[in-house]
Amino acid sequence: DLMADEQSNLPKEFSEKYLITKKIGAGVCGEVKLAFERATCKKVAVKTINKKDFPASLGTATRNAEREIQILKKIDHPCLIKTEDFFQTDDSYYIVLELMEGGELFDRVKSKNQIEESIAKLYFYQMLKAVEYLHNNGIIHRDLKPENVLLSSQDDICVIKITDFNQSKILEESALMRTLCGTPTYLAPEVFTDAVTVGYSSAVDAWSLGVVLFVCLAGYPPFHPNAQTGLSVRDQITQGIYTFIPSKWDGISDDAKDVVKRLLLVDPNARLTIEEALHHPWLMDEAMKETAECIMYPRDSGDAAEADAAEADASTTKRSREDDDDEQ
Ligand SMILES: C/C(=N\O)c1ccc(O)cc1O
Repeated sequence: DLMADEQSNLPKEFSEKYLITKKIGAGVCGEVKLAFERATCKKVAVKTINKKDFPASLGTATRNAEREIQILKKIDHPCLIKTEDFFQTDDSYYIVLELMEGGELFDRVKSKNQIEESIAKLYFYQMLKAVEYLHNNGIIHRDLKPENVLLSSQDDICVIKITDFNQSKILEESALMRTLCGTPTYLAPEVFTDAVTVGYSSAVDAWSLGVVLFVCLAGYPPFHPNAQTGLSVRDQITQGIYTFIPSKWDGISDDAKDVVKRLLLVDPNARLTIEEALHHPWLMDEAMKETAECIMYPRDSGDAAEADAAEADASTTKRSREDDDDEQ
């Protein structure tokens, strides 16, 4: 029986806590299954990472995965996937993550062909807030793509969450960084120009979000193998060559196009930062931001009632103070 042997080769302490059922996604370094927490019947997603799938030596795999777990434990934002639990055996890691009933943004764009501009803006705003949080915590995602953006429900208006931090890079204090802080009197020139020093910056995430926004709005990627230009995808990217196909972009606002143009700039210093993108006219949309804040930070009925009572009380106090003032 499929379910039985599914359950059999899991770590015992995992099986005692969770019941694994069907496969719901497959990532580059493992697969995602739906599971139930036995004690609460709560649905969760379990990402299995097979240690042997890493061609590199086990050492790097362990370091990457341990680093991913360390990263996942540190973050807390409504648009970033939370890790609920973690187990490992000799050959696999089992990461228990919150379940996102809407699946991957990648599949949503595929099924809808193009996402309506106001919905794309709502999703993009949430991605910007999530990546702003990562950057403020010294984390660069480095692998933002529609497969790594999950939707909380089948509805258009829903919370999105970014996942897959295994390429994330925490700006660790490195020996090289310490060296560069000291006086370079005796430092060889290559230490400054060496590739490691040049490294990337958080601007790589802004570029990727530009590509994700382009795909959501237009339903096709800006850089792809195509005959016309005769350029490789790599050359299209390094030269920043892409096309707004009229039939796909005619119904889309100039503001939306402008955000894409300013994110897909080859020069990282000219490119919009996440902060600047959040202040672009296209995102200066109070109605969208209100909706986003509401779904990102839902106030359940209890809180809402409490908050309303507090507000009512405050306004009563204020009114009585005004009455007193009037009497004086
Ligand atoms: C990784 C993940 N949640 O954390 C997930 C991945 C794919 C899918 O369809 C649903 C999901 O919840």
